[in-house]
Amino acid sequence: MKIALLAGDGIGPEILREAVRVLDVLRGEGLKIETEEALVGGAAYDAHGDPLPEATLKLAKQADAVLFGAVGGPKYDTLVRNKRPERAILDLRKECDFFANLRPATVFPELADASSLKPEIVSGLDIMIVRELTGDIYFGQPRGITGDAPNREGFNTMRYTEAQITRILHAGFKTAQARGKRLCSVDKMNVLETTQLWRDIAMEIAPQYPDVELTHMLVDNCAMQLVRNPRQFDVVVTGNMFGDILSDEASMLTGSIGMLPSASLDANGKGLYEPIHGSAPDIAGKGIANPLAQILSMGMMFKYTFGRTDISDRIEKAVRSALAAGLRTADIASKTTKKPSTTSEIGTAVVKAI
Ligand SMILES: NC(=O)c1ccc[n+]([C@@H]2O[C@H](COP(=O)([O-])OP(=O)(O)OC[C@H]3O[C@@H](n4cnc5c(N)ncnc54)[C@H](O)[C@@H]3O)[C@@H](O)[C@H]2O)c1
Ligand SMILES: CC(C)[C@H](C(=O)O)[C@@H](O)C(=O)O
Ligand SMILES: [Mg+2]
Repeated sequence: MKIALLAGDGIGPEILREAVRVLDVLRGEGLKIETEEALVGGAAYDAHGDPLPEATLKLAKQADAVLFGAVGGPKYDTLVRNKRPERAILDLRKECDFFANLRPATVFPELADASSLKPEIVSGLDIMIVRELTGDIYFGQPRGITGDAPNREGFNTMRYTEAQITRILHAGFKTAQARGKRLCSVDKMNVLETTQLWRDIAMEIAPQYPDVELTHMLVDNCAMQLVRNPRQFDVVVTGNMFGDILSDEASMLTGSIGMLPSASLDANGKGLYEPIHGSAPDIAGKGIANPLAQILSMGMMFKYTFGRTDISDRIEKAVRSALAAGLRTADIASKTTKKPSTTSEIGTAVVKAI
């Protein structure tokens, strides 16, 4: 198992360190895992003037899986787009064809006391957001800013090919088949042609999955339903932009954005694994970030790339026992939390439990 470790910026290195401590336990048991680190994002820009240097991309392509922290930060906000740290993650997804993004929003019973949770709405929640990652307004041409003040114009283009829509919808149907057999396809077909095509293709594919119940929902309604009654969903499949926004929203149903892991998969099981949150500049360097989304992302790596559900189950159980023991970073603190745990205290608890 060859894993590329790309820590990135802000809290990225702080949380990835804790995941690697868990990995070291598995190594100590004899599991053959090779890791190699490389710079990415702002850290790579500072060192090489490029957020995704050739060597980093090469490593990502050669590895079986990429474990990714987070990139970005205010220091880089004035850079032009192709120098910005975020370009690294977008290019990695595109270059490696990591098109299928799985973002599970699960409420662990051990976290039921977190002050941010409303148990009557979220207890037992288990939904999977399947987000497309290689198309949409993120990549469509033309794009840019033209003209001179005060008449400048900014423009982006929402585009999806039939092939891109078809493959992510198949991923959505297959994910639903393996779970609760309900798929909700989220679009904005009342306004946008791109998503009219999306809905048409969803209806055309549906007969291939007679065991899956397909429904459609407009994205604005979906945003509202996620807050009102999220347990109505099993699998949600949607495009790049809507999936980005809905998954941050869904993360708060699980207690915190620091709880939500993700897998970004190609057609052959290779993948990039990262928490859905960013570099959290407001808490970076303080040692207080929640490392659980990162650790759980590593769990997803063992399941989806290496087929080792035994290890992903162990990682999840270890996370849950750390929570059961009452360990809480500030973002998931409960009323009875006297002093929130640090990033490394949580890591230590997971290491002990595993
Ligand atoms: N995949 C990525 O690398 C990725 C994802 C999202 C945003 N970003 C980038 O990150 C930078 C900051 O973006 P933002 O502030 O909008 O979003 P963010 O996700 O970094 O932070 C949003 C809020 O959530 C909190 N938070 C995030 N992760 C946390 C964790 N593990 N534990 C506790 N609290 C956590 C932060 O402290 C902040 O208050 C930007 O440059 C953005 O482009 C990168
Ligand atoms: C950093 C940014 C490019 C990225 C995205 O928009 O996809 C992030 O928000 C995410 O959710 O992974
Ligand atoms: Mg996002």
